[in-house]
Amino acid sequence: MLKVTCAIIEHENRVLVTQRGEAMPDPLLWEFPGGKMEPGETEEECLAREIKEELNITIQPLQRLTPVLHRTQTKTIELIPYICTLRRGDIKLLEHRDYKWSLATDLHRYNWCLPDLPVVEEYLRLREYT
Ligand SMILES: Nc1nc2c([nH]c(=O)n2[C@@H]2O[C@H](COP(=O)(O)OP(=O)(O)OP(=O)(O)O)[C@@H](O)[C@H]2O)c(=O)[nH]1
Repeated sequence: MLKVTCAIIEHENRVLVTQRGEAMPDPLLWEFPGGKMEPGETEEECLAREIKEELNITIQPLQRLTPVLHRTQTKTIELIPYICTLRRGDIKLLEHRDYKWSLATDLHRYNWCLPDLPVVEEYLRLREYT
């Protein structure tokens, strides 16, 4: 099974959402940034590495949410979400096509990667927006 971490990065009452590029799998869909775990890495280490590689920012993981299992015809991924805070850095888009600092109340408007939908729902419930 492919383990993928993703970061719900909170900053000044908003949440970071990123749009996948045209050449990536699931092109143009929105996601929480992150990526595949490498051997020997903890979830938190994976998050920090991926977010630095993709966006040039430093984050602090705060709270693990419920992992989501998603099966396609060819693979199963486990998407492991963490609420994080932004520690430092200015966003540079190194892999994604676009990003937004979204209000929580606008999160349902994005065209999300399928496995992210339960993550969005759990986040909104946790922050008492639903
Ligand atoms: N990063 C990320 N990947 C997600 C999310 N939701 C989701 O289904 N995925 C899927 O999980 C996989 C992660 O791939 P990725 O391309 O982001 O990971 P990576 O940076 O390690 O990839 P690479 O270094 O092999 O290019 C993709 O199949 C992607 O579609 C999400 O919220 N964030």
